[in-house]
Parts: sequence; structure tokens; C-alpha cells
Amino acid sequence: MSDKSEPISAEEAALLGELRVKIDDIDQQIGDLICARANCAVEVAHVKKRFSNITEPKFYRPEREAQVLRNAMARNKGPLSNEEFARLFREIMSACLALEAPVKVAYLGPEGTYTQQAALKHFGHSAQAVSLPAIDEVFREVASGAAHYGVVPVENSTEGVVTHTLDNFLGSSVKICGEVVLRIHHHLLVSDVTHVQNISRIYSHAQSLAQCRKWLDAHYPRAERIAVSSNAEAARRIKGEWNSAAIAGAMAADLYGLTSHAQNIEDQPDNSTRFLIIGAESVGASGEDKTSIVVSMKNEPGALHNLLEPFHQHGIDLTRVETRPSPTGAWNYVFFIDFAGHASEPVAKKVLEEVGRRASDLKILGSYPKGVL
Ligand SMILES: O=C(O)C(=O)C[C@]1(C(=O)O)C=C[C@@H](O)C=C1
Repeated sequence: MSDKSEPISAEEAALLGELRVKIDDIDQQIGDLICARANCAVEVAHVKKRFSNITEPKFYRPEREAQVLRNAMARNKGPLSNEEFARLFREIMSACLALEAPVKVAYLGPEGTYTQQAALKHFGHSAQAVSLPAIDEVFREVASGAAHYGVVPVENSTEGVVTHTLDNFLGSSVKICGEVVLRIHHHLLVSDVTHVQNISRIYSHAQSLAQCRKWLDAHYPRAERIAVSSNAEAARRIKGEWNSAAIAGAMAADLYGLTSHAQNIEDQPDNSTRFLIIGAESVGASGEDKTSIVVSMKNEPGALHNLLEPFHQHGIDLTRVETRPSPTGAWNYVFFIDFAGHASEPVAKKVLEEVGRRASDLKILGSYPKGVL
């Protein structure tokens, strides 16, 4: 990049000057409003403490956050996109929540992974995000109270369900208190010592290699594909290897000082991953919610049909049904079911009662706001 700046004409300087005066004035107003909002958040914290009968009141309120973000989007007059607009409010609210009480969020690491990106997207940058090496550890950290919340991947649009996450719910008391969907963009990353004409090894997580298979076949058919434990680990590995590249996301590139040699190389343009937010408490209704349950059934003909019938009868929208082998014995199954609505709503209550009568076991994993961002 050249450091010579272009000379600007007197007319341009005058026009920019006028606009910058306007921007300064608007910033002053935004600044005053942000301070007023932050003061409200401090007062909210006092009220919560005064009326709480438990030692640590619930400062984080996912249902309220979802409403604030939805309201912001509804009020957006452009030209910023709804997503950009809500992201700004996301960060303001994150800073306000940190004033009320610092929130510790454990996520499946290492640093630089898509799960970290999802944690930041959901909680904003004022949350204290802590990386843990395994999904089980994120569940344990939340169950023990060492972290307030956890973020784990649950399904990818190309690769399907993350069975390890579902299985963890069977033996844990943690609740689902939110979801966040992240568009996954993979990039081919290189370091400053990479000979880009001679790339003979490409590192990434097995799922990411699979999600870029066609692109790799077309562009690097002869390069060896090496699966490692995470995309961030792939990015870390290539430092100092002149013949290697990594497939990972923008966060890993930033973290390890790599550059993107090819961008958005995923085969499916709408490749996305859904993450769950787990916590210790249940969440109130936000007006647009989902409920996740896990149900055990005896292995007999028609079991699944029998189980799903009440949803159909009451016109409840099923958003996902996943079958997993039951830990209690061979050839028995458990079903993970997501449906639209909050467990406290009358129709959902009826359906849950009905399902409970038909199942040998029913556990409500949580009702939570539909992902907003
Ligand atoms: O409304 C509340 O309960 C607040 O604590 C305020 C606020 C906000 O900044 O709007 C902050 C944190 C909560 O998670 C939800 C909303």
C-alpha cells in the first residue's frame, strides 16, 4: 500500500467538512443516549438484586434480549441491513449486561473456531468467553456453575447433526436457553512463508475438508488433505510450513496472522451451523420461541408415529426430529424433537402432556427464543 495520500480539492474538503460536522453532532447524541441507556441498565441491576430471593439474580434475560433485537430490526429505516443494525444493538446490550454483572461463557475451543464466533455473535464482545477443549467439558462447566452459559455446535446444514452434543443432554441437567445460527465461510489461509504455487498439504477439521471437497478437487487435486482437531489448530499448524495451507474462518486468520488466499470456498453457498446456548435456568417466553425435548419410546411398530401424532393434531410445527440410540439398552431409541412455541403456552402444555402419556420418558430440554441474529 502506498502511503501517499491523494490531494483533495477545496470543494471536496468543504463538503466533507460539512458532513463531518453533522456526524460529530449525531455522535454526540448517540453518545448521550448510550450513557442514558447504560444508567438504566445499572438501575435494572439494582431492582433485580432488591427483588431476588436467590443469591445471584438472573441478570441475563435471553427473552428480553431477543425482543430488543427484534424491535431494533423492525425500526430499522436503512440503509444499514437489519443484521448490521441489530449487531450494533447487540454490542450495546452486551456492554450494558456487563455493567449489571460480568457473564462467563464457556465455548468449545480452541480460540479462533466458529464456536467462538457464535459465542461472540450471541453474547457480544463484553462477555467473558472461555475456551474449553471438549463438548463434555462445556456441559460440565455450566452444570457445576463455573461458567454461567455454554456454547456448543448442534447441527450443520451440510454435515448434519453433532451427535456428541445431543448425547450430552441425556445425562445432564443443563437447559437450552438459546440458539444462534452462523453462516460458515471457509477460506484457504496461507502464512507469509507459504509458497502459494507449491501447496502440497492442506490442514483442516474433517468436517470442513468435507464441506470444501469439490473446491479442493478442482483447485488442489494433488494436495494431501490432513484432518486435525479444529480449524484453529489447522491455522496454527501452518505457521512456518512453506508448503502448507489451512482451511479455516476469518477469526483463525486474524488470530494467527494469516492471509486468505481464496475466500468462501465452501461447496454449498448457504453452509451454516446452528449452535445451542446452554445454561442452568429456564427462560421466559419472548413471543417467538422454540422448545426442545427428548423422549424415550419402547421399540415397537408405529412408535414414532404415535409420538408425533399430538403435534399434528394440535397444529404444532415440528422443526426437527432426530433419532439416537438409547443409552439404556440395545435397539431402544430416544428422539430429540424441536417444535415451535414455548412450553408455558396452553397448546404446547397440552401436547407435552399427551406426549408424556405416550412416552416411557420425557425431558424438556428448554424453551428459548428463536435465533434472531
Ligand atoms: O431488561 C433487562 O432485564 C436488562 O437487564 C437490560 C438488558 C438491556 O441492556 O436491554 C441487559 C441484559 C439483559 O440480558 C436484557 C436486557
